[in-house]
Amino acid sequence: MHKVVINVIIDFDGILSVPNDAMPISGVYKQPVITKLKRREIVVMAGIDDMSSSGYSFDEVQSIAENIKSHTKIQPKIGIVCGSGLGDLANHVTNSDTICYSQIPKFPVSTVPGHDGKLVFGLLGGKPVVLMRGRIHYYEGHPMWRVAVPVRIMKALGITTVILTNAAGGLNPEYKTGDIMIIKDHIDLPGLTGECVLIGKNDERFGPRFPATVNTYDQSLQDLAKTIAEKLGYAKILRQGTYVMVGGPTFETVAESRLLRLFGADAVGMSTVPEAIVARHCGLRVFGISLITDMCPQDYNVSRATTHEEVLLVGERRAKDLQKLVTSLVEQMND
Ligand SMILES: O=P(O)(O)O[C@H]1O[C@H](CO)[C@@H](O)[C@H]1O
Ligand SMILES: Nc1nc2[nH]cnc2c(=O)[nH]1
Repeated sequence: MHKVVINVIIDFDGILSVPNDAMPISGVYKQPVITKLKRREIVVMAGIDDMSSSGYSFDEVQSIAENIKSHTKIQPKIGIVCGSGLGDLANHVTNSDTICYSQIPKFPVSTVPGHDGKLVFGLLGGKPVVLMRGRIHYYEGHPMWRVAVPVRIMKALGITTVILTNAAGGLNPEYKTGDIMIIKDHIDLPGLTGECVLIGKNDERFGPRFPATVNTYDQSLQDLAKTIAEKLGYAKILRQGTYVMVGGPTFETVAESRLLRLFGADAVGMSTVPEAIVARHCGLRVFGISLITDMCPQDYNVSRATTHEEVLLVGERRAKDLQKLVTSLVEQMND
């Protein structure tokens, strides 16, 4: 129970009402009990839902990580989140231990086809890694903090770098389906409209109240990935651009695609940004990559409907190329 003082309005008939702005920004009153009336102030005792930006306390995150550690001897240094249709990366992990999300108490579970819901520990490019074969999306009905809590859990497991992969729609007219885009920056559209993943009480043990997000995507990893991709012969399909996150689950209308392009985005998707923000917040190095699985319609005459099946299919087709790129990146990056 918390003691909260709020202002009330008392009208001429002596009827009390609580102005809308009396709600505390950090929580929602549960069954407030009026204990004392003092002129135009009212003291209520109320339980406040803890809406810390984690949703999970620092200790809970540590205990989930401890539980996971009891299933494997691998101590990962790099975490990899597999985007839609990109889970096959996990097949290239050797000496692997697999744990289903549903086996881990309190670990959020993914419901989207192409997102298996498994943590895979093992060696990739000779380095100890943990792969999230399947991620949690906002449009599945989860609050932002739950979408990104696996990143905090991976940090508690000991990782220092996170690689975020996703399937995305191309907005830049020069892009083509099947292109690979190194993420150089992002636009947090939900964040700009009040749904930032870090909204709520901040626990400094996770990171600072006001984190900077310039240079979210590590420049030296971007350069290394570019060099590797060129050596692998991907120059023609390689892009470097800005990813915009939308809430989904609808794919964009023509007008929305045009708007997002006007904002300066090269590709659009429904993930990655909350994970990247939480990763930077807790001091992880971040690398992001988008597979362009479809081109967003920007012309009414040529507009065609994107489907999730098509997204998965392109993921399957490019799986080998992405796997080679990510494996070499992991192999060659310094810890
Ligand atoms: O971002 P990932 O998880 O790769 O998935 C992308 O693909 C799905 C749409 O087909 C959406 O979830 C979108 O965000
Ligand atoms: N929002 C959005 N997400 C995607 N994920 C894969 N393709 C797309 C797309 O065209 N739009």
